[in-house]
Amino acid sequence: MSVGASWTFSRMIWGRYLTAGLQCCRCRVNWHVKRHYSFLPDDIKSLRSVVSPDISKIRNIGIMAHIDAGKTTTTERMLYYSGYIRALGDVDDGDTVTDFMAQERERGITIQSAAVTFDWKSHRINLIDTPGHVDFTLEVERALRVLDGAVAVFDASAGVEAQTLTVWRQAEKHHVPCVCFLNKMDKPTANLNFSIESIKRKLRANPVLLQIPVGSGKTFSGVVDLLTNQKLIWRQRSVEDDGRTFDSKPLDPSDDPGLLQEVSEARVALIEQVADLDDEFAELLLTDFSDNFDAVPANKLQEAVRRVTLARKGVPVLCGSSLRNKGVQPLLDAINSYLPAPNERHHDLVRWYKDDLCALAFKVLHDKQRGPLVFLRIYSGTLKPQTAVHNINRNSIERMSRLLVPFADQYVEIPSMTAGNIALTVGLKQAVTGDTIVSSKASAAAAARRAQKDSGAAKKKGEQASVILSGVEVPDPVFFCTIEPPTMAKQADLENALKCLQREDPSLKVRVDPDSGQTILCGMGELHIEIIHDRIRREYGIETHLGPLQVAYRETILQEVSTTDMLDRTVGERRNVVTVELTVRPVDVSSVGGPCEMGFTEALGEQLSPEIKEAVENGVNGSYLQGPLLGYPLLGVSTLVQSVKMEPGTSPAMVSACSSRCMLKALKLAGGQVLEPMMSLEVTVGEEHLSTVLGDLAQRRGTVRDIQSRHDDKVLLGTVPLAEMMGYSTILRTLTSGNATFSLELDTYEAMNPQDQNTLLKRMGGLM
Ligand SMILES: Nc1nc2c(ncn2[C@@H]2O[C@H](COP(=O)(O)OP(=O)(O)OP(=O)(O)O)[C@@H](O)[C@H]2O)c(=O)[nH]1
Repeated sequence: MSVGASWTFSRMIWGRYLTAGLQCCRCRVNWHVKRHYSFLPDDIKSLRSVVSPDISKIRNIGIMAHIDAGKTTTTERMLYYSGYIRALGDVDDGDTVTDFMAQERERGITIQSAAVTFDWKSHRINLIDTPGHVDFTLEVERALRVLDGAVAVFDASAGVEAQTLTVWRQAEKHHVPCVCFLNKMDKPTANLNFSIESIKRKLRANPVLLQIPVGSGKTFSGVVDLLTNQKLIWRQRSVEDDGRTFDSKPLDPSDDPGLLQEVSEARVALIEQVADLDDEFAELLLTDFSDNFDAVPANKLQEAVRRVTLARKGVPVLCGSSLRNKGVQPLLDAINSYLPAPNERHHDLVRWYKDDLCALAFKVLHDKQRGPLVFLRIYSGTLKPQTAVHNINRNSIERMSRLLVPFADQYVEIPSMTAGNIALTVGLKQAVTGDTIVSSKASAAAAARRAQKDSGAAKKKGEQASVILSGVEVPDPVFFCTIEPPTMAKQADLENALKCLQREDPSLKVRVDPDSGQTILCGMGELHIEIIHDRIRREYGIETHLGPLQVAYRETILQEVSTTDMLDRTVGERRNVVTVELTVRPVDVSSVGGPCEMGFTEALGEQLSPEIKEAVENGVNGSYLQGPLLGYPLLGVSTLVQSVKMEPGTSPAMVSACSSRCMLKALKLAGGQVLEPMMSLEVTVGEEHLSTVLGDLAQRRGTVRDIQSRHDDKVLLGTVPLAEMMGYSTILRTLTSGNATFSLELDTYEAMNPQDQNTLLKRMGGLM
């Protein structure tokens, strides 16, 4: 992103979408009661007019899905219907608000999550459009970490796709309630029942269908709302019809009998399903409406669906076609009606801060002129510009100069921001993704005291209760390659560019090879590294050369080994003597691929001081970073430290060094095994090309798990070693004349067979 440029209000995009100082449009529509509306104002709203409602009317939501399901197209419609943009952008024309990076516009895909704020029916919606490509999964992870609800978008002709599963699991991990939007209902192959079934089967979720589509494929014209029995029809009056206006009227007996029957059955099924999931509603039904479900009031049903959604017992399902401008307004209503307000979510340790500021930094953008812009989710208290804040993770105090509301790559300055919101700050130079920001050291200490008091007996004496919010999990990179500047004179510029990019994107890792001195880029996939390479060229003006892409293997050990090591070293006047005894063992094969662990025997744990314990832990954990075979990080190793003996005066640094040496010895004796990343692969291909794709996969050491039918296509599910998948997108395109799509995702790490391992060892040792 050209962040520098984003501050220039005269940019084309600003001209098209926003005009500073525009008056706010107060014209709103209630599509449940009125008929035939036209509501877009003559002019667009200014961001300054975004309502600042009570916390109960704030929605922090993310839009997530498999690649190309229609997240960006849907977001664009939301901004348009809520009155914040003047014209509808198109992903295929590269002019949407949220895909503002040059690479996003050129490729028609989302790469980084973009935050926008707008209002809908007196609710303030802070929305993050996330990428669908697996290489940018960290963007989804950090958004879900701070959001309260999510809209999962599906291509209604494909149902649940590979990446939908991943993002769904991420949402579950963070206990984020969801609403499903079955998009692309205009496609001839769109299929409501198929999509609902795949949500049940693949996501193991409980879809609660709230609408029935009217028409199908090209004749898809709207939906019937099962709560109100209202028929919402978008009559396309011309090709340019933007879907702002639609008819809303109750179903009546003159409607198509098939539709009437379908709606009637679906409403009864909905009422029964909700009664099964919500006791309060079940009781109401039994007492007042047991023999007349038709009389169940829409508001009672809606309240029950809300409780079901918040309790994550079911997910409301709506349908539409964002590209054809149908069904997006009811989706916005559903966000307000069913997704939680910030105060309805449980954020454990936040309560200890009471009304003091407590916020999580979840994203950093680098602005060449203004330095880092840090996105904060505020959990409690109020954020104000020109104030000092305390970063607990960095143990530093920093001054925040300005406070902004994001609208993709445009920002509006604001005087303060309250709990439950998302804000962008200028001036925080040290904060990185995952840091907890509070008002002062004293407020952190006060929160710690409250926490200590609350958890009282549960904590051992001297053990501090944590008042740090859990950070953002950063996935391990699977690919790496060398990167070189055009001349040595540019090395410092390249280092600076990489430092800035890493700050923005913690899934990008940079290290220097100790033997060759070369800079190594480690990333999540081919596309990730390609985009980084491109950004260095465009944003930092450095033409770099990338070495061949290599797979980031892992190592583990084969057997249990106990060993002892002794270190006797005099530094200055001080003699350091320490002996460490420990055992390493491979963790059960089924959990190989899991992280390494370490511990002390109970007696030793009680005997060692916290300082020495920390020194031993540093030594042991440090040796997990480089395996003895090829220097790749270790996985699936468990270490038990049995004894640490030292002469008085021995420094912790020496204890650490001795532990690390002892580990190296043990790991070498335990025998090494290379683990290779195995990817789960999903290829959607026309039947005529299936055998070609299967044949190619066999040559890549791939295993096919299942072949499913999806309309005229076949969906092939399998696993394949990452090492065999370099350049697969180009190859697949050639093999199928462009009639296939695929997605690849890290599944597990598997032990390499001895023959392949030997070949790799020889290659890495320069013998081949
Ligand atoms: N037929 C049809 N196509 C749609 C619809 N919505 C989006 N598309 C098309 O689907 C493609 C992908 O749309 P996007 O909005 O970029 O999808 P996305 O989920 O944001 O994609 P990524 O962020 O790259 O994962 C584009 O070509 C859109 O024009 C729809 O309702 N019907």
